[in-house]
Amino acid sequence: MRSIEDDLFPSTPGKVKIERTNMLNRQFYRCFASTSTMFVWALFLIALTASYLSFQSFVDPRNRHFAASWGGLNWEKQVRTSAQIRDSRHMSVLVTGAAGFVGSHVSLALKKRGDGVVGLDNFNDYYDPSLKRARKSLLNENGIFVVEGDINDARLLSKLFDVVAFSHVMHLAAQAGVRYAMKNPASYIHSNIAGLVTLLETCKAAVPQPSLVWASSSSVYGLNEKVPFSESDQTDQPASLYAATKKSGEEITHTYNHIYGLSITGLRFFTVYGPWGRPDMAYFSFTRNILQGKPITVYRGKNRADLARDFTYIDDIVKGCLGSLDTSGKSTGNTSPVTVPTLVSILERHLKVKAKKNFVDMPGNGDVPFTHANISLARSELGYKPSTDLQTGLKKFVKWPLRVVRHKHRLSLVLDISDHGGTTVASPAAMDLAMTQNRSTHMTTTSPRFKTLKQFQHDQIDHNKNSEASSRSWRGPRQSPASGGRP
Ligand SMILES: O=C(O)[C@H]1O[C@H](OP(=O)(O)OP(=O)(O)OC[C@H]2O[C@@H](n3ccc(=O)[nH]c3=O)[C@H](O)[C@@H]2O)[C@H](O)[C@@H](O)[C@H]1O
Repeated sequence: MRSIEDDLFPSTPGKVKIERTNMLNRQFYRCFASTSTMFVWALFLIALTASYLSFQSFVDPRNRHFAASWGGLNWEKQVRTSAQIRDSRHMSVLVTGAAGFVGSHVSLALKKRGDGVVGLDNFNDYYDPSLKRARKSLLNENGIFVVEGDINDARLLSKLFDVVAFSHVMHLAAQAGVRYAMKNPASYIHSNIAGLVTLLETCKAAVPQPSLVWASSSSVYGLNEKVPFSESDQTDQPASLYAATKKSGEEITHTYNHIYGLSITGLRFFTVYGPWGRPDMAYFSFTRNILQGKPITVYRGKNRADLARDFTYIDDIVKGCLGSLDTSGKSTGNTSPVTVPTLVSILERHLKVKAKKNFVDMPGNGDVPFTHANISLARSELGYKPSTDLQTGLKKFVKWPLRVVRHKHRLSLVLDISDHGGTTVASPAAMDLAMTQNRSTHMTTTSPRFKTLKQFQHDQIDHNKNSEASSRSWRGPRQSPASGGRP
């Protein structure tokens, strides 16, 4: 008869089968034109396409391993309610891997002290999902909503950040387990690398950018012989694919901090154990087998030396996670120089218009090749902490007319700049809204009063070309006398 443990915790984790095509070993032979040869080539092309699609299945968020359901007003309400903070001193945290071992404990601890928590988990079957479902129920009972979805789903992540301006992300979703990588290497790339990058891209684009704390692993120390392991030790000799993906995660997060100023803290967990733990881990499976009178397999190292781990109890890990969230710096954005072509590409993305670029040698007119501010003195003397990165700042810039209109006119969504002969300048976002508005106010989108920034700039260029005398530069919206008059 099967026990409850058997039902809940299978002894053989991992059921995802992957199919691989070894393209490198494929032999090519000279073929002659004949119907049969063409048939063979057609088959080959189909196989090639199938291989490509199969590869995409673990890097392309659209080809998920499961069908997630999310969205809708009720769903948004649940997300918002779950993210509510007790008071302004608390944080709103997106916890990925919330139905996992560490994720569920951290979520409960955050909620208990008054933080807002929204969970995200893909409920994969690396080990029996019924344990994850049981953890989810526990979280639900404590007011935590767990969204069912994958960190590779960029649309879902972006939606979550649209609904809630998370101040922090606790990233614990991962393909865990050291030895399982021999069976299913693709799952490690899918979650620990592709999923991580998708999450970082979302955090980078979010306004405001959240601070991120994530789980790396003691396994990055790999074959390191210097003990005890410490942060400054070399970590370039991973002993498993799992370790290699966690080490890659450390390098990837470094670049997102360096380029985009995202605040990121990586924690190297050492073999975490405790209640609600993972059935694939040794302490768990040993316990089950001992209780059932079954034998256990204890591995040994070279010369029959005992293996050893610095086991860490879950409550200590939870304290470490909360402490890291509490002390994490704010994402600072523009602490690194951004190249001018990058500036242009950000503008292109926000304006949804491709720039016509002419690259020419820098003229000798006093321009300098680069600037990069060391703000440490300003930080210590003045408490200066720039918090707007270029992505965010430019996004605000291109939306500027829309914001001013909201403030001044409330009902109108378009800014009228009468300095420019009554021309209305609208950002693309404002244009969309203006078009929506037109439907109800019976105005047509062909009205000369509506122009996008791009159209306005083109007109300005033509205007300047045609009449030097009347050339005027755009001075922005009128200032109220109280704010100092026109610039
Ligand atoms: O700190 C980490 O970075 C990792 O910790 C954990 O990995 P490990 O430390 O390898 O834990 P675990 O499997 O419990 O094996 C413990 C010991 O039992 C030995 N072991 C294992 C199985 C067995 O049947 N027999 C056995 O002797 C085994 O050889 C080992 O010596 C997480 O799973 C991993 O996701 C990651 O977070």
